[in-house]
Formats: sequence, structure tokens, C-alpha cells
Amino acid sequence: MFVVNDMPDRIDDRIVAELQDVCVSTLGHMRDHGFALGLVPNKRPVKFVGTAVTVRIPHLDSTAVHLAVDMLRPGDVLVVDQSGDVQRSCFGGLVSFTAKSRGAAGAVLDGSINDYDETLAYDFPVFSRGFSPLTTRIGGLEGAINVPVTVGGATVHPGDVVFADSDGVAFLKPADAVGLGARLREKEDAEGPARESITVGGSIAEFSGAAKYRP
Ligand SMILES: O=C([O-])CC(=O)C(=O)O
Ligand SMILES: [Mg+2]
Repeated sequence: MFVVNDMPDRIDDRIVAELQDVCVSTLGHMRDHGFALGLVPNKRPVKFVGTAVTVRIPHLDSTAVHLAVDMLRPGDVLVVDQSGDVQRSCFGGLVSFTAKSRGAAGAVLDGSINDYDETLAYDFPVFSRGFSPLTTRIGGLEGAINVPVTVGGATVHPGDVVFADSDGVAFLKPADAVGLGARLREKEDAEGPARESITVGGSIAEFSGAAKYRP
């Protein structure tokens, strides 16, 4: 059976702008959940912030991916759960070309990619488990679009904020992302004075608070 739910509301442009120039790992200093672990980008440096459009497919059948890619809007990020089969690729040159043509910001797959060089030629950023010549097929078995999915151990709902850079991918509820960019910026800016101090012999352990645990 195929489920095709409505496309989610697009995240606010202000969230995109605020998160565009801060690091995902700065959030990793503050939060322990909602990160897609074990995924790597097809290129670095990489940076994108967008609206999650989710797809769940069974191991072999990427029919729902092809249906979903056609539906992508500017700024969307395709998020694909392959039901645990991370070795097959549902995402190659033609799928990336279509996503790029629709204006999508990127893709995050709990599976592999193929046509690697082609994805690079389109300059389309994709996080995945790696590369594979073994692909999915258009089998018409089943699949679901815009349902909750699991990717890299994180639960993702359609409409979540996808916040990605060279360190990896985080997923956020839009309400949790409001004002987050400013908090991350503040934390990153605090490292400026620390660097100046370290240059003249200052201590990272004093800056971080580790020094108080020195025996
Ligand atoms: O069609 C697929 O599922 C994967 C692929 O090779 C492409 O996107 O070009
Ligand atoms: Mg291909």
C-alpha cells in the first residue's frame, strides 16, 4: 500500500537564515538527541537548512522516492528511511538531478547512493551511509510519503527543520529552532576571546571548565 500525505508547511525563512552560518556541532555541545549518526556527505564543505519531506520505503522498492522527488519544492530536504537496508542505493544521478531541478536544498538517506560522480556534477548535497552499485527497483510494493521516519537513529517528522553541515545532520521541531541560531552564534562567538587568550599561553581547560576537575 502507498501512503501519500500532504506536503508539510515550509519552515520560516528566518530559521533558514539564522542557522545558515552556525555549526551543527555547536548544537551537539548542547543537546544529545535528534542527530543522524553514521551518515556522511557526498562532498565537503557542505551546508544546508531546509524543510523535511520524509519517505519510508521497504528495502528493495524505491517507488515512493520517485513519487516524492517529483513533489519537492524549493528549500525542501528529502529524508529517506530504507527500513534498515542501508546498503542499497535509491538515490543516483537522475533522482539527484530531479531534486536539484525542483530547488531542493539536499537529501538525507539512511541508505547508500549511486552515480556518485553525477551527484557531484549537479552539486547536490546528499548525506548517506556511503556508495553502492546495488540499487533499489521500482517494484510498486509499498511506501509512505510524509510520515514519521527514522534516519541514523533519529526520528524525523515531515516539516521538521533539517540542519546540516560538514559535521553531520540535526533535526529540530520548527518551534525549537526559533531563536536557536542566536544562541548558537553566542556560544561560537565566546570562543574568540578564548583563542586570543590561548595564543598568549591561556588554558582551554580554564575556558571550558575542565580545569576544576584537575587532580
Ligand atoms: O533511479 C534510481 O533509483 C537510482 C538511480 O540510478 C538514479 O537516480 O539515476
Ligand atoms: Mg542512475
